[in-house]
Amino acid sequence: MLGRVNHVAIAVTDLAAATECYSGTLGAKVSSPMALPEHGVTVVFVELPNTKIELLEPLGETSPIRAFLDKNPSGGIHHICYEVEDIKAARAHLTGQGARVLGDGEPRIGAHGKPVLFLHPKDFFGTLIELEQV
Ligand SMILES: CC[C@@H](C(=O)O)C(=O)SCCNC(=O)CCNC(=O)[C@H](O)C(C)(C)COP(=O)(O)OP(=O)(O)OC[C@H]1O[C@@H](n2cnc3c(N)ncnc32)[C@H](O)[C@@H]1OP(=O)(O)O
Ligand SMILES: [Co+2]
Repeated sequence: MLGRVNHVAIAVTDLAAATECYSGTLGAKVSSPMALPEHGVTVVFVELPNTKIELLEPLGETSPIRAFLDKNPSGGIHHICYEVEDIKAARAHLTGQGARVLGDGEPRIGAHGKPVLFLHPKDFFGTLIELEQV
């Protein structure tokens, strides 16, 4: 069911500083910031030869990454995003196995303009999983 790793996301408290670190210190290509109020984050993507790194900063009072950063004030790896061909088929398979889909369970449009779903970290060894239909 799983395809490529689309991105690994890192939650940060200061997106400008993280962007400077990835572009300046690490010499990577970093996209311009994109505010996604419907997801409660501002995001940039670090383009790597084999995948992407998503740097996330909280946006708004109800950001889903706020509690994570309260617990990890230096930032940290927040989720891993796997590609799937058919997100509703993936959801049916996973819920049939007892996995919990977060939110209202319906795919939402993510940062790449494609449908995404999140799976509860407690069902996957303490790792929050995002699925993106490609
Ligand atoms: C840019 C758009 C999009 C894209 O296209 O790429 C994105 O990536 S948006 C990214 C941000 N969006 C989300 O994360 C949406 C899904 N997340 C959630 O619904 C919530 O964050 C959550 C995972 C349900 C956690 O909610 P929260 O209110 O923080 O609950 P708790 O703090 O009580 O956490 C419960 C439990 O889970 C542990 N936890 C929380 N987050 C993570 C994490 N990222 N990785 C691993 N574990 C996590 C948390 O520590 C709690 O554990 P216990 O303390 O043991 O109870
Ligand atoms: Co993501």
